[in-house]
Amino acid sequence: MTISIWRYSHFILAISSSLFILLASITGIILAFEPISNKLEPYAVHKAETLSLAKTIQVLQSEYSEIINIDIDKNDFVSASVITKEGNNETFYINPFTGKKIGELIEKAPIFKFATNLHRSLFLKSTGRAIIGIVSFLLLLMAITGVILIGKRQGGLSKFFSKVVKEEFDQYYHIIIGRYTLIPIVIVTITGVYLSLEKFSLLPSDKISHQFLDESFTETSKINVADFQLFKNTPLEDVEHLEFPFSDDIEDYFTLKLKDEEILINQFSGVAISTQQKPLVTQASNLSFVLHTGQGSIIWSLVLLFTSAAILFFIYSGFAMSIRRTKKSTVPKNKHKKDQSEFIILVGSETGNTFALSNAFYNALLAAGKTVFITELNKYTTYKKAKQLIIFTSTYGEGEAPTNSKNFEKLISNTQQKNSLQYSVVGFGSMAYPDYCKYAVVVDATLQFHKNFIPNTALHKINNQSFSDFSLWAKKWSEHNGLTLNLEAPKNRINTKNQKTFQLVNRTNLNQDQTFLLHLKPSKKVTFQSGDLLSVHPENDPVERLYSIAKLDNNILLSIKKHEFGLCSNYFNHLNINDMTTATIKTNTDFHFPKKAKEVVMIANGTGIAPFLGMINDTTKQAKKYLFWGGRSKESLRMYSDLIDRAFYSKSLSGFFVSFSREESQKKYVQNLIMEKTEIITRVLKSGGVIMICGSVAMQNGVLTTLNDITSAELNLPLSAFQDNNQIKTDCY
Ligand SMILES: Cc1cc2nc3c(=O)[nH]c(=O)nc-3n(C[C@H](O)[C@H](O)[C@H](O)COP(=O)(O)O)c2cc1C
Repeated sequence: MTISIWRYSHFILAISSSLFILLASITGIILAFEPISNKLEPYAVHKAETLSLAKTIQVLQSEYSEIINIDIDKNDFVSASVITKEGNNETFYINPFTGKKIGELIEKAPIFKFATNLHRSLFLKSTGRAIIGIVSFLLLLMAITGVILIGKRQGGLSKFFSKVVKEEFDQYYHIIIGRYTLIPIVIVTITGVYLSLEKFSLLPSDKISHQFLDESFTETSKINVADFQLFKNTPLEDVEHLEFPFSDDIEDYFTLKLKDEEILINQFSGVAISTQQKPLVTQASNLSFVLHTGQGSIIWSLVLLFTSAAILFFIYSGFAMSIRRTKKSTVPKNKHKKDQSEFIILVGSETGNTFALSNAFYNALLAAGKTVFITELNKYTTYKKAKQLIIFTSTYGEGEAPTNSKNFEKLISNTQQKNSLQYSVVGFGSMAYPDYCKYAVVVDATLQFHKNFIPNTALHKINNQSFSDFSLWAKKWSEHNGLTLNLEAPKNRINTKNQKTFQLVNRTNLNQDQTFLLHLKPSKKVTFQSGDLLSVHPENDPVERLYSIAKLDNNILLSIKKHEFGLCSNYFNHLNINDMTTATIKTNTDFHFPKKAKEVVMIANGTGIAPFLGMINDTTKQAKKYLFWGGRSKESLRMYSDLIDRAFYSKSLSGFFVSFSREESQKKYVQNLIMEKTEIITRVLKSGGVIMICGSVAMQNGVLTTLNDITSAELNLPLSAFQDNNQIKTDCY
């Protein structure tokens, strides 16, 4: 079954019930405060639960002229309905040790009455109750389809709790909070359905029918109630309700309701005349009520409160994701028919991002006067005049095909093209996943094995929808095919909402590697940490550039390499002291300095050192820190030496290891350096420490391979064991 069926079901369920779920969760939040405020009232008497029922009856007898009944509620508050010595009928909370009144019964506050009615029946009586029951059931189905979707996303249910790669805020927290609240949601929905069924008498009867013999009422001498053995043996914690006989007639009896049984008691002898277990239905009703309302437990009420708030968040984030996906997931209206086009573009996309670059390529081909047709991979068919097939596809799950491409392999083998086609495959993926662009690899291999397809350009992989990478590929492709393409960057709207202004307070000149440091001072107070990202749109270019930042003396420190045609690096390079610039700080929790680790190894090459310059100079972080850095030459290091020295002087850095790739005398890469310090790596990983890597993707790959060699040889474990344990953090580009 494809993921889209589950996503579609999840979405339809949400659409059909969201308004009611919205009401139910808002009122749920309000109602969660009722048991909390009740529980905080001072009517629960310390150690009363072990006191015997007989003792309480005895003190009540001496305080009042008659007892009508005694109740103990879910908060363990004991109340009694009595005739006072003045002859008044009163009900109030009592101290079960003294029988004295300790407070008036709590009246349900009007806000809780209102919220309860709205929550239970939307003020629509039975119709409302039925709707709420059904909505509860739909929410349960949503939880189930949600679990399946997370399973598909993570590459299997066994990976349900494994690390989620953070792509977008609402998508990430929809999953993270969804995992935490799954069990409470299942409980709340099942109990909600149960309570609704109960109200519609759709459950088996829960009436207790007592049977007793007439002989049970043979008159004997009257024992004082407080001396009944049964009451002496019953602690208050087991009691829910005791009803005294209506009259002195022997046929009238005590009715004692305990947690799990109901007993009728002869009022003369104190002997049980009938004992019946409470039916399972009643016990389930009680449990459902307690679990659904949180009565009697502050902790569970807080869980329900959090769950209701989480459901509100799911409504928001779910719709935000769907709207975004629908907006992105479109191919342009084709100008040419499929059978008239020379170029066929096939797009595979799960979350819609790949369409933007595919469409840009389509437009560029059109503008170059070519006949081109664009569609999704699952719509692959015959093309009469086609010469070239260009496939852009992302990868989803664990190296799997996106939903709109699942049938492609079958279609390829079942569709007979009249002509041979040249093909090029571009994979869109993320290096954060182990199976980087795997589906594109599969598609490329499938076409290679098919005699009707001839490779045009080699498979190309694009990380994180990088436009610059894509333009490079497009340039190569067009040169190879004798075309001149003018590729326009997709017009992402720049989100200016969180933009802040910064003043350049210090900078270095370009060094021989064309690298420089910038110190930016925020004009207003902003909270950020080393490892967060600075998002910049130079000259309002729609394509965002991200820089990993260091926090140093409350300023932002950036290490930037100037590229000849780099819009952003050139923009920054032209900034002078006191110039202002705007940018957005993006929290990057995945690359924050670990809070709990005792030892942390930081590995970087080139400008990847930036976040670590902040971390090694943060003296509030107590962990032992080791920095490994790979640069070109000794001259490359000079720019950073002051900050490294400063970290050593403040004893915030325990080791610094450096390698140079272009120094004749000591040519080596950072991976070689790590190999020389195996003992630090193994000790840190063994003791639960963390390794952080920042810099180029090529360096990251080399370092990960070396680390894997070390862990396999020294610790008998693959590196993935430590990756799964969140001991390896990467931020590479
Ligand atoms: C749940 C999930 C699983 C992913 N799995 C992979 C993967 O195995 N390999 C990979 O290279 N990228 C993976 N990605 C990254 C996407 O392929 C990447 O973000 C791509 O740009 C998404 O394009 P799309 O929106 O067109 O589907 C995954 C993304 C998500 C959300």
